[in-house]
Amino acid sequence: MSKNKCPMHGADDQWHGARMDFSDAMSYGDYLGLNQILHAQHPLSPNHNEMLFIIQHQTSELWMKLMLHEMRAVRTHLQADDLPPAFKMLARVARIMDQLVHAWDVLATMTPPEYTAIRPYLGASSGFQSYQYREIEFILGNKNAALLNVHATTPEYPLLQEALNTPSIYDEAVQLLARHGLPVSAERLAADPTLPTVADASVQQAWLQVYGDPTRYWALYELAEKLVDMETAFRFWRFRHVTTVERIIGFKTGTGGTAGVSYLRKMLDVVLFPELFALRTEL
Ligand code: HEM
Ligand SMILES: N[C@@H](CC(=O)c1ccccc1NC=O)C(=O)O
Repeated sequence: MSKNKCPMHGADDQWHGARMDFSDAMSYGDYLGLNQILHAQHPLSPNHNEMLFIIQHQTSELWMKLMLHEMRAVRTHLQADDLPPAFKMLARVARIMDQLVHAWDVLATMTPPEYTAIRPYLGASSGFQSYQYREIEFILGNKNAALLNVHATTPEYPLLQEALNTPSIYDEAVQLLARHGLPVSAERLAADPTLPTVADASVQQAWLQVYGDPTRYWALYELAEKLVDMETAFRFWRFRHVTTVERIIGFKTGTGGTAGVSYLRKMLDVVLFPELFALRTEL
């Protein structure tokens, strides 16, 4: 046996017959668009740590892209009363959020002096201007028309406006409750989709009925718990953001123009699916 013959299957080289020439076939990098992705890091400062800062945000935006892809499909499946695929997707969204929660551990290796060396190069840019993040908030029901102004001069504006005008995943879950014969008030069913979710007594009663008889309402019960999983994971993300920010910049004003940590702390009070949390006191 020549020294380059594979002992496993006798191929002529030691790489198990792997194709080496991709001049006329699609390769790994072609399929994944790696030329674009891996050439999209352009540090502005001479500081070593800026690469971490850029890649942390780029990977987060990629995961957000997948989350939105899943969340929009969840909404469509809920509208169609097609719950099993929605459950699968909601589980995936919660796991992606967990991934983003743990990603903060990487960024937390950046110390205040390291970030201070980069910060002047960021200008007025801020995560506050992340249109994918804003769409995630909107699709979860945390609507705020005023925040559209940040994007008024960008190509994403119409997309975000549509996201503001479209009922949230939770609005669709509430419609589903009604279609399953649970008594939801006409006011809630006709709620303005551009406004943030407001707790509604009839919705809480409907969910209470579901939690009171899981066997009868198993699919709705499972939906409720999947929504609670998703909101819990999202709260962890917010918490890790604000604690990491405090660790790195203390109480400095944000580059996006907000008060910084105090603004982010206020966001910890947002409850996306209010009745699903409130009902727990009643069980
Ligand atoms: C050194 C790291 C970071 C610092 C110091 C920081 C700081 C801040 C501050 C102060 C704000 C408030 C808006 C402002 O005035 O700028 C903010 C908002 C935001 N940041 Fe970060 N951030 C960091 C990392 C990240 C990362 C890794 C992400 C992930 C994509 C992110 C996403 C966001 C988003 C989406 C908002 C808007 C939040 C909202 O409106 O509720 N940030 N950040
Ligand atoms: N708001 C941050 C800046 C910041 O974190 C940032 C800047 C540009 C791109 C993404 C960012 N991340 C999240 O806010 C600050 O005040 O330092």
